[in-house]
Amino acid sequence: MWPKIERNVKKGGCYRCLKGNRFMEKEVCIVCGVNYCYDCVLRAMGSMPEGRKCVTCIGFRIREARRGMLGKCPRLLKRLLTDLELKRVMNAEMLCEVNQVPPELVFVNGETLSKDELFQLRNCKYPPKKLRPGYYWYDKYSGFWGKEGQKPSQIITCHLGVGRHVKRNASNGNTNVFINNREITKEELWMLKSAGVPCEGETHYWVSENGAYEREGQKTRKGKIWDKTRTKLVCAVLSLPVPPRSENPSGKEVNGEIRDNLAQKSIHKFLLVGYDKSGTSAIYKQAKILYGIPSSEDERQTIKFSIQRKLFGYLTILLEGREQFEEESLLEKRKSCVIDRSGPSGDTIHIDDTTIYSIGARVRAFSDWLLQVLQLDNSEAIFPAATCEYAPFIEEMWKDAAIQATYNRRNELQMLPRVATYFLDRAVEISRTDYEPSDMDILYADGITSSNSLTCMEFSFPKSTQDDSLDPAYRHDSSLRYQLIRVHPRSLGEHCKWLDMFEDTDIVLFCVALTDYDEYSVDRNGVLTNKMLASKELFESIVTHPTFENKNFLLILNKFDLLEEKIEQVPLTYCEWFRDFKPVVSRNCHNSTYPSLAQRASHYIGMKFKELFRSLTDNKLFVSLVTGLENDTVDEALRYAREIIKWQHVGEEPYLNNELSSTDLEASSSCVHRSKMTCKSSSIFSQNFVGTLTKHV
Ligand SMILES: Nc1nc2c(ncn2[C@@H]2O[C@H](COP(=O)(O)OP(=O)(O)OP(=O)(O)O)[C@@H](O)[C@H]2O)c(=O)[nH]1
Ligand SMILES: [Mg+2]
Repeated sequence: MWPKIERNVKKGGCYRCLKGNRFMEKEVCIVCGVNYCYDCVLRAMGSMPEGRKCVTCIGFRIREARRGMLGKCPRLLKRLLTDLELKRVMNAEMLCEVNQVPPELVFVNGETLSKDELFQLRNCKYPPKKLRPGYYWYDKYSGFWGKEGQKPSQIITCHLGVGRHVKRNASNGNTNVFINNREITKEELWMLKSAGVPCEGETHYWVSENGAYEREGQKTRKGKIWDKTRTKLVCAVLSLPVPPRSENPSGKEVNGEIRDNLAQKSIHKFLLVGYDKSGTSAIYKQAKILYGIPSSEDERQTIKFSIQRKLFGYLTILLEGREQFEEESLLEKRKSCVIDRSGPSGDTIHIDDTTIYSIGARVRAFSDWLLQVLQLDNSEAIFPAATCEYAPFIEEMWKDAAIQATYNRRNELQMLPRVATYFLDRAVEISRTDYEPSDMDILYADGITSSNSLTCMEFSFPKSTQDDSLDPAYRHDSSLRYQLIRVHPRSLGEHCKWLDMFEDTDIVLFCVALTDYDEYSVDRNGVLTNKMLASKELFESIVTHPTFENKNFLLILNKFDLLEEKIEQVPLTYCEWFRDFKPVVSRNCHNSTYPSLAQRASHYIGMKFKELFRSLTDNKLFVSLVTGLENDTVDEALRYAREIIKWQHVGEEPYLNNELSSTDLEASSSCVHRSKMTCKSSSIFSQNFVGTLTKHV
């Protein structure tokens, strides 16, 4: 029973002095919920032996709705009390007997708890987090803990004398697969499959607290469920718990980013997927930098070696180039010598074979060794060690005039990728043993983690100035959690059968490289395919997958910077899907505000995907233009994804859609996100341009 209160105060006013309104700063009683203003709180609550309670409420149980407030330091009291007093009050609030969850309201495996059992549960090494009155199930052997009828939310200490045996239907699973006699949920089934546990037909497993499993009736241990990094990633993606760290010594924290228990938090999930080399890792890494997600020590080390290995690869291309240039220059010299000999004076010329491209003996020896080693199958294994040993040679080699002369002609070396310049410019620094990759180095390096096919991170959007001006809902957004899951199409299996795993995704971010229209790759059947068409095919299979029916989709058109260069060389019509791209040449086209060819081409590509999406679903496709290596465009695309989710919840269009034409029906159904990049020539959204665009669609 709670004390009766009479409410004759206007809403939000102080219960004692009756002054103030809902905007005033106040403190609330955790039992009866009345408010007190700054002047009255100490008089109304006294010395607070049980925390924030009116003196008349002392000895009464708290309201469960306010349990989340316990121990959370209030601002008003901070101003009224000394640090020591405040600490005492908060401790009393959290720990005093009467404020604890009443044992009779906690049911485990169908039985209410005794006081002792609750004490055991709360004081074990890994207690349930945020325990509230309610119905729970607990599997003593594995430590799995969850709400009745739901998948496990946590792994707590096992073998506690709490509740009876777990019931078969405790988590409402319907998979025909049992763990310690409980029929597991489909998410757990996916987890088992990802760990390579056979699950055909009715299967019963015994699982112990460290994840070791064996088939019922067979006494042979098969292995441990959480040993693989991949399984832990899958758990993070499916919001399934993994054992607490000390129970799981072999299991490093995945990427240093994944929390033990995602299930209890409300989290919005973004699934980032795209065809090979579309730039999903670049966007993922960019998001890590943007939202301050640090890379784990292990990850940095792996990336460091991978960068150093790549650097050696680039150096090798330079060395091969040098040889070629040397041969060419010698040939030139010989030719000119022949010409001179036959000249009118008839003088002989001394042939100097120390051309600018020849190198010293030491550098040559090192170069020969390097070229040999890189051809070995196990060069990957040799490299970390080799880097330490040979770093001083790199310095000598890099300073060599012939290498520098070759580097100056790097544009002629077709094998040298564009990104090589970024690393070669700092070759000496990078080859040193004490080199630490910066965030930018990680961004530019290919490959993100050892488990490159599935990666996930949890983040919040930091408050931006834009948020303030847009909508009050954004102001508190830094407390909302999001999960960015990047998956490689390779890991989705045939016909994308593993997409089921991502059914609780809020939005799919489908990434397309704008430059793919004239590039080819060999598909699964060994057929050479245009990469844009391959990307389109992947898009179709994901969009039409039953799991993703009615999902929000944001198309990320990536590598805009590269498209700007390529489109000047290769027409978009090179790709058969884009044959009808006929950019209208306007008299205004020399005007700097008129959209560039690359902008018109990306808009056209966006339209083609929208058209396709409309033919496959009843929904609208959202589009964002991005350059994966530029942080602002990635930030805007991800914030746009957030808006789409938010606005879909309230059944409205994202606000940015309003920027498009209101007159043209066709164009008003389009929604290409205007990122900063496109703002540079905002006329891309002007009436004129919308008119031009609709000609293509
Ligand atoms: N210039 C430029 N390069 C980019 C951009 N996005 C990605 N890249 C580069 O393109 C290459 C492929 O990008 P990734 O992010 O590795 O692509 P991916 O989707 O992970 O592809 P997989 O490696 O097949 O998984 C990398 O070298 C990136 O640095 C971009 O917007 N502009
Ligand atoms: Mg990659």
